[in-house]
Amino acid sequence: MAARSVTLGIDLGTTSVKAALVEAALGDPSGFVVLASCARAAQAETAAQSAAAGPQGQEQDVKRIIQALHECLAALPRQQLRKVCGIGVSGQMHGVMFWKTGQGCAWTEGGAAPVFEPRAVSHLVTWQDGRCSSEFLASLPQPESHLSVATGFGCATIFWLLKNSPEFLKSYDTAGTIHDYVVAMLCGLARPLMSDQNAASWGYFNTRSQSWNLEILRAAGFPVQLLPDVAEPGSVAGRTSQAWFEIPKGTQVGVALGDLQASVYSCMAQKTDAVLNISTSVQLVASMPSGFQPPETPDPAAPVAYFPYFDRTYLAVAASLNGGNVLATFVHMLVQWMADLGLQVEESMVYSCMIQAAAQQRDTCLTITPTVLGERHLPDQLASVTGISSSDLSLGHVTRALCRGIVQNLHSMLPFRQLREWGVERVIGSGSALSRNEVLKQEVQRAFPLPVSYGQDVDAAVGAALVMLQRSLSQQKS
Ligand SMILES: Nc1ncnc2c1ncn2[C@@H]1O[C@H](COP(=O)(O)OP(=O)(O)OP(=O)(O)O)[C@@H](O)[C@H]1O
Ligand SMILES: O=C(CO)[C@@H](O)[C@H](O)[C@H](O)[C@H](O)CO
Repeated sequence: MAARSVTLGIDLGTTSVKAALVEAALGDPSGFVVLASCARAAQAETAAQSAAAGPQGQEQDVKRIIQALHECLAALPRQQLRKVCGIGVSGQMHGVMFWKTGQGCAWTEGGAAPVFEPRAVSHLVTWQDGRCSSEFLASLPQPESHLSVATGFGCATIFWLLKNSPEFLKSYDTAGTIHDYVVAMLCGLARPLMSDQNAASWGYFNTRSQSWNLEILRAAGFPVQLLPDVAEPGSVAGRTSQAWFEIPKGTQVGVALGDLQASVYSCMAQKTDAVLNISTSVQLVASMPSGFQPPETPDPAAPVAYFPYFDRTYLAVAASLNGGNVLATFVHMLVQWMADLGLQVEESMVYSCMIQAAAQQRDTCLTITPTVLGERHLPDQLASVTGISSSDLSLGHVTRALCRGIVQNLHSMLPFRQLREWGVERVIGSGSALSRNEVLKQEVQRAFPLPVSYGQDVDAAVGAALVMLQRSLSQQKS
């Protein structure tokens, strides 16, 4: 085997940042091994920069995300970091942040290792942001794309800022996802590059022509100069402009990927596999045959969307906004109620008690529709609880009903028998909200008419590392 075939994958998720070091292993059936990995909760939620966003605004502090990233890097073995020949980055799709060209960060020695610190940057407005009402979205021009535009999508957020906070927009001249920002800072790029995976997640991007809907956007007064240039996923965005921890200056960095595509890449071994990822949100994904083209016009009422994957292929995706975040909301609510009652309790303790209680409670008549965030195809349909009887009110009943509700809601978006019709033979479960929750696993097993197996829980980071590993191996061969 050729030397230096270690790659680093980074996933900038909604709840946590993850990093994984991956090496080629010809002896292993998967062809690779994960040498080390690390995850850190970002705890980056912060108040919206524009008061007009109201309580629907969902923003994250970029400084805290980068701090969590650096904590992950610091926890990885230094001698392995020295061998890294490629860096792959993925992250939460749809979101947008802004920065000033040339002033997005400053490199410092950061104690033991060189690190970059965000400088003239905005918050990240995330995919969970709800400031764009149905009326506001209906006032926007019709995109020339097969994907419709929902609240939390980069272009919708920019339109909203243009209307409600034009002064704010004037402070910046560059925009990207959080993962495009990290790639741009690592490589010292004056303008960020964006893969079609992330461009499609912003809306107003045509995946057939691989171009932004520039004419439509310009006609609506949209600041098109903020849109990044688009590059193929799997291509190289640049090389590190500085040594970063032990990773040498000049290391190749891939164009940032969507976390959805990166986690699918880490575990979809066969075309006949479907992937069920439950982390902050939920995605059920199947691959479409090569040559498949999605319909030309968007259907905002369709619960299944087609997202670009690699080599101009598509994934069929039922993307529910309500996954682990619903459990997290329930946990926050309990912790807050306890505090109001004068009791202090750790969230991790609540998770383990409620999962244990629901594991004992094998069934319930309580029915929870868990759509606290609505869904993109049904934004105004929020959560509800029915079948409440005085015998079904224990923590076990409620947690069982919540976990069942998350799975049933997904089933209502993409009936699981449809997977069979697409030729799917097994489902790979991934994501840490699933791997850490035995009851959710039971509900998945109960609902799917197909065998379900489980991957690792740093999936998107591993997927991002693998894309770069495969690139490095094919470069070594040629
Ligand atoms: N102690 C715990 N036990 C079980 N589940 C937990 C615990 N803590 C958090 N979770 C679940 O894990 C979810 C977060 O998953 P994860 O860390 O994969 O998020 P993420 O990677 O940032 O998500 P995404 O990739 O969607 O952005 C939470 O929403 C919650 O449901
Ligand atoms: O969950 C996410 C971020 O943590 C999203 O990026 C999803 O992957 C995405 O919203 C969905 O899968 C596709 O729309």
